Amino acid sequence: MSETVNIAILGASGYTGAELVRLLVRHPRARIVALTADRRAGQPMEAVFPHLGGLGLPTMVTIAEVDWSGVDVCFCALPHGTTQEVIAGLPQHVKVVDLSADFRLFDPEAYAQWYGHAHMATDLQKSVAYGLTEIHREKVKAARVVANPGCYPTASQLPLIPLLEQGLVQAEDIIIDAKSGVSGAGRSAKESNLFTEVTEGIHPYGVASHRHSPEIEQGLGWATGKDVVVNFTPHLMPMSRGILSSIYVKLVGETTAEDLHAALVKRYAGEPFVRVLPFGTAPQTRFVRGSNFCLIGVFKDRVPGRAILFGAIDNLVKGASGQAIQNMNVMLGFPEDMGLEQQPLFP
Ligand SMILES: NC(=O)C1=CN([C@@H]2O[C@H](COP(=O)(O)OP(=O)(O)OC[C@H]3O[C@@H](n4cnc5c(N)ncnc54)[C@H](OP(=O)(O)O)[C@@H]3O)[C@@H](O)[C@H]2O)C=CC1
Ligand SMILES: CC(=O)N[C@@H](CCC(=O)OP(=O)(O)O)C(=O)O
Repeated sequence: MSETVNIAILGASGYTGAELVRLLVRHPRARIVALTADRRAGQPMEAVFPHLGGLGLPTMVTIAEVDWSGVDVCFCALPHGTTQEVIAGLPQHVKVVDLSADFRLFDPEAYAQWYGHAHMATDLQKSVAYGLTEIHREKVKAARVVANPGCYPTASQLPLIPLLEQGLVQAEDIIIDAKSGVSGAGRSAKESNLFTEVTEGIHPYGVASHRHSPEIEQGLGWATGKDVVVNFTPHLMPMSRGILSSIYVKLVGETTAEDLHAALVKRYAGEPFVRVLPFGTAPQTRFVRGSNFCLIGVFKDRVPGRAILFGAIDNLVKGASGQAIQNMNVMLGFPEDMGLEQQPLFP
């Protein structure tokens, strides 16, 4: 791979597209050569996002107008359901990180069941890697197409997978109570995301039916080698960014909450983006804002035999664009934290 890689971002006028631009303009090996939009095609980036002005970015075009001959890496930040055919049609020399959910479920029947239409690129699906980087790094390294995980699945799987792999927590009866900022829903206008609908309150949604349940269960199933069922409930919070996943687990045998903490500290030692806080310390979404970090907290429960885990991420960074760049770095053999060194924007 040459010194600099040429990047196309599909869906650049959306929240995750803008976040990709914000991060990639500081990446020493990346050059943005193409940006696409749908309704906003033909507009310069700064007309949509004034904070991204003066960077010499290409004008946004439609996907059909992109000249792929000069593109090395494509970040696909399109709504799910629009992506499988686009990616299946790209030339083979283009490596792809897909931020949508289109390639995250590896069973096409499960995909059809949860997304309401048949999978449109089942052959390609077989060679895709699931890009939860810390867990699937070797597969990401070898892949041409990476399915970047969903935001809730990232915040939920990172605390759980090492513990399930080691048989320290029970695979049954896992309760995931997660909260998200409103940017998780994207930038397109929806009545449910109006200021008046989301401010000064919190509400659950997708109760017992959210499509991130099968994605989380798939990842936990890979970790345990058996079917896992989770009780996952997302909530919408009156904040722009951030996800906090509160996870209630049952311990196996004589395992203690302190054992869980020790196992997580050991598993994530040396990982640039996962930090396990001191035992009994709770992460907050404010502590990860704008950064690619996942902060994990472990607490002993008052109820014997139980423990409480927390995972906090910025949904637009570790939950989307930051992890996507982390995956690109792994795919291309760049240092994994290249372009992602930003510390959180606290307070
Ligand atoms: N927001 C988040 O926190 C996360 C999002 N994701 C996933 O990433 C993807 C992008 O999300 P997000 O940035 O929030 O979405 P947005 O709604 O903010 O942006 C969507 C982008 O796709 C373009 N677009 C919409 N429809 C089409 C179409 N039919 N053909 C081509 N382009 C189209 C839009 O263009 P225009 O503006 O011109 O309409 C815009 O650039 C989604 O699949 C989402 O599920 C994943 C993890 C977290
Ligand atoms: C707050 C909010 O609405 N969040 C989105 C999830 C964002 C994300 O990661 O979703 P994808 O799987 O669509 O890529 C939701 O619950 O649908």
